Amino acid sequence: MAEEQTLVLVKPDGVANGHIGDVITRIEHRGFTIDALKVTHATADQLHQHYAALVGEPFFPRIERFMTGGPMVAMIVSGFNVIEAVRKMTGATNPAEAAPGTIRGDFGREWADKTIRNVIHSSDSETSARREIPIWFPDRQYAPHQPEK
Ligand SMILES: Nc1ncnc2c1ncn2[C@@H]1O[C@H](COP(=O)(O)OP(=O)(O)OP(=O)(O)O)[C@@H](O)[C@H]1O
Repeated sequence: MAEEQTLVLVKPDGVANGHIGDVITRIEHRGFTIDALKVTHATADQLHQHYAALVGEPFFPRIERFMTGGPMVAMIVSGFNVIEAVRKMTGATNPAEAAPGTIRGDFGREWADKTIRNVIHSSDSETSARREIPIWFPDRQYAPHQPEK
């Protein structure tokens, strides 16, 4: 438990369905700070880096099509224990299984194909946050705020 930063992406479905504000509001209401924020369009290269562990999966081409299919919002969010807290706010990978009250449980919609569209991404560990932040913000690195003495 410490001051941390996490990477949040509002994925193309979250942007297309009008949930940028909902995600930001939940983060702000929880008392976390948005250190950086931009609208961006993912490149194939960024996705290969971001989902490096999944590149060999049979569903990777579907993730790539979905994630490069429209604009996203990328954010660096900071706060005490923010990584675990935002993961809990995010909810389970499949929105159909995500608990009500989580972002995926509340804003995920049904889809007709096999592509999981789940509104947002959030870093799952400090190691992931360190790795992911510079992929989406090349001029930034993991740099949590110093706690007040
Ligand atoms: N079995 C699957 N079939 C189709 N797509 C999948 C499957 N498993 C994962 N994905 C896709 O890959 C993404 C990354 O999977 P991961 O296991 O890292 O889940 P996550 O950490 O909940 O999601 P994310 O990394 O996007 O925040 C998921 O968000 C989803 O879009």
